[in-house]
Amino acid sequence: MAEGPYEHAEEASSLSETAFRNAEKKYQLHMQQRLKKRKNGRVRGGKLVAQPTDLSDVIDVRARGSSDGITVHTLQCTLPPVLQPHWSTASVIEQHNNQQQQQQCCGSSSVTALTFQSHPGLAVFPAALPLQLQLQLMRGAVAEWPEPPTRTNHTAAYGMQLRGLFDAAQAGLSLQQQLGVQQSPQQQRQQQEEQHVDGHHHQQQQQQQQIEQQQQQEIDQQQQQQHIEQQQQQHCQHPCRAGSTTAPGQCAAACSGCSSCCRAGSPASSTPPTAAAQQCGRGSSSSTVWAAGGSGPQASMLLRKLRWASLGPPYNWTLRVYEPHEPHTLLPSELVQLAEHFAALAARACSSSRSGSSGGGSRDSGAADADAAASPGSTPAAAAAAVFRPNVALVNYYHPGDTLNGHKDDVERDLLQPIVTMSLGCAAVFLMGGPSRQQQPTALLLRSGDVAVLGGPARACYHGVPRVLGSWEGVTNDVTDSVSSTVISGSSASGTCGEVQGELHKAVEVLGQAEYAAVLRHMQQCRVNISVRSSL
Ligand SMILES: O=C(O)CCC(=O)C(=O)O
Ligand SMILES: [Fe+2]
Repeated sequence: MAEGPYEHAEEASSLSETAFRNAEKKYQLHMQQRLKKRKNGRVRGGKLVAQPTDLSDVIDVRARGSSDGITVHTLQCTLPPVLQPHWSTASVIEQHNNQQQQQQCCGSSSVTALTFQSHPGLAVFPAALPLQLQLQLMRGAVAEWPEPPTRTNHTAAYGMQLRGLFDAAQAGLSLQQQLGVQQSPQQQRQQQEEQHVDGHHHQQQQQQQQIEQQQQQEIDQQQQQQHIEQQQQQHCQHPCRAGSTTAPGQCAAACSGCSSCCRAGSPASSTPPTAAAQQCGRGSSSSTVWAAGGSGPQASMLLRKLRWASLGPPYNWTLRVYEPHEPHTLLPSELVQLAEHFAALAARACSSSRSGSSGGGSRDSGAADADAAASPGSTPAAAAAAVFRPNVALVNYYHPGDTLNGHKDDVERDLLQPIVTMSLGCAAVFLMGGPSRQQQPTALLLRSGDVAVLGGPARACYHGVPRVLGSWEGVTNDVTDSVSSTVISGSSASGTCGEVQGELHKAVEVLGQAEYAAVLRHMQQCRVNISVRSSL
């Protein structure tokens, strides 16, 4: 049963026929085997096909005005540095954001927030993360942060040995041999429990997996070829930025002459591509665990099986505690800034909802964020007491068809402090319920770049992800939709999201880093949710 930052095991009976469970079933991916009739009249199982899902009740937070218990707020705010345009394509991005999100102007901006009468304390910020920031966070989440000493679901089996996993996957490498850490019986138990937890709250669709495996093999081959070509063309893509995400555009400059760079002193052209990939253990000078044709598991498979990473003091799923004395890196500063910023805005949106400026929407003209990013939806006294100091984050990795079962996050010490979650990559149906599973949840469609804050009463409510949507499932998605035409095929922008495609194309071009292209390709089949919290 789901544990972890998630609420302790609930009785199995409560899982059966509750409003929450019924909603989960409604949105989960159901596969059915098409039956084939042979000439001899016998019926044989054929292809697995996805059953259509009725998503008509799912609220598209990007297409919603104030109505029926939903209030749309326009909040004036000062942008933290991480949200300010900082590359040479800033004007392109800014233009897009102004049109799409009415955001970003010289460090001050207006942001849209949605609050919900039936879910006090919940605030959703549609399209709140500019595209370049999404790219930066995606790269952090898939390629940088899961590196040792960060604890992930692979740590129990591989200890600190899985360095450079993302690069190794791009290069089509495998582990040289079946690496394993010597585990004490207690560690073995912990690993089993973690797998059990994964298996429960974050389930992969078996059938969907088979389909994806075929797709993945094709993608792997394509990526391997591209990686080799890129290695030949480029100077190092991995300057010394272990533990923190380099701002897009700064990478190449930081790299020249950098002595701790993984390929420093070895001009790309003189390094055989596969050997170069092997050297590229992020943050490591001696990553030699990968090999072309190694006898251990393929890196692409291990990357696909990456389910969670615990940033900041790592989380112990068995003991249900954060372990500040275990090895870890600090929570990346961009996550701290973003979480504080959106928690403060959520507190304002929720308090203006409470004070009754709902109905036709509300406009908050306060120019600065509240310094005390108190838990939205909480009382003023509680708000004053609760200064939000985020120090941990859980990164969840999903693939289309995966689910995160309904749960409450109740492990953190101070539940007055909100959780700020950011969605990247594939779209998902997010269910927001009430304090009991009996309460009818609201289904929200979250896309890449959307931010949700669970504070106040919502902090103690059930929520979950019954469905992650594949890019083929008809939900438009700025980032991942653009990938195929701009990054993979290199064609020019066209069609309904041509503007965004053009922007993304430009962004990737200016970044000049093939690494982003690889990250974007990966995110076509992946959803990442970063939930930032305070464990203090
Ligand atoms: O993936 C999401 O949107 C929610 C994640 C979540 O609830 C959690 O990590 O506790
Ligand atoms: Fe959660």
